[in-house]
Amino acid sequence: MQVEKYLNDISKNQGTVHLTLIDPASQSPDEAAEIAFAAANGGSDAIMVGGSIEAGGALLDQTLIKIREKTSIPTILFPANAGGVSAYSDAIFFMSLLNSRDINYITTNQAMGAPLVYKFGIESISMAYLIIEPGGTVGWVGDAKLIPKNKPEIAVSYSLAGKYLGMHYTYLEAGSGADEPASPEMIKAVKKVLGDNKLIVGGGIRDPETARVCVKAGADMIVTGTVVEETSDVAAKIEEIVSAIKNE
Ligand SMILES: CC(C)=CCC/C(C)=C/CC/C(C)=C/CC/C(C)=C/COP(=O)(O)OP(=O)(O)O
Ligand SMILES: O=P(O)(O)OC[C@@H](O)CO
Ligand SMILES: [Mg+2]
Repeated sequence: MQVEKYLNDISKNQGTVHLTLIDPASQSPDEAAEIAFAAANGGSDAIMVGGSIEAGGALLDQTLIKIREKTSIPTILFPANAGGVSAYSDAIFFMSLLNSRDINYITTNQAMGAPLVYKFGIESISMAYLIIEPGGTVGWVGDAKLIPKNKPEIAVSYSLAGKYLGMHYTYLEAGSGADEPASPEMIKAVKKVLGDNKLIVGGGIRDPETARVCVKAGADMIVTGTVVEETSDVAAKIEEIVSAIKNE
């Protein structure tokens, strides 16, 4: 399956894409598969798999294997480093943390991971990954020079740089578990310059209203992670969020 085309088609036909993020370190592979199954039933379009800490090796492989046994929606790797590349995924967000101070997160992990992506034949989806305040664990691990939440023009500059470098997707990340996602002003300003390039927004989205505000401002895709880990009825929670963002 061409995952990028699949996502772009959903964006075009349904207005918005919903992505569920599963951290392999947060539960067993069987539990991850249960969550993915429920998320797909709730209307989520794809499962992102990754985490900033201990999210590689056998645990990552097993998590993907189990998820794929239980669901038919695509899996997309969301790697914290080259160790986050697995053969058992449909695609990978091949991202560069453009506002990192550390070259490892701008090009080195990409160079170390690229031969594995090639060898495994995973589809690569190019992405400019931008971390804004507060940034959370991923901001710390990625040594990001956090984009101030009230400075949309800085996010716009980085987004344009990513677009001109040829990246198809741009991800505005506030950090997992953030108190709030990127502001509507920032999302609007970034989407305006991105044009047809896809804008993903994540970090701190845990209710339908917050998701809807991001979409109204211009987000093409919404990521939710923590809320899925914290809910007992995953399908109902995802359905609530999905119905707030599709065909808005
Ligand atoms: C393309 C390749 C091979 C690597 C890219 C390497 C880059 C650019 C990493 C960016 C910095 C980083 C640490 C990203 C992690 C992304 C991620 C998986 C975040 C979500 O993790 P959660 O598990 O939700 O958050 P916590 O870790 O806070 O729990
Ligand atoms: O865990 P949450 O806050 O949903 O964030 C998801 C994602 O943006 C983290 O990379
Ligand atoms: Mg985590």
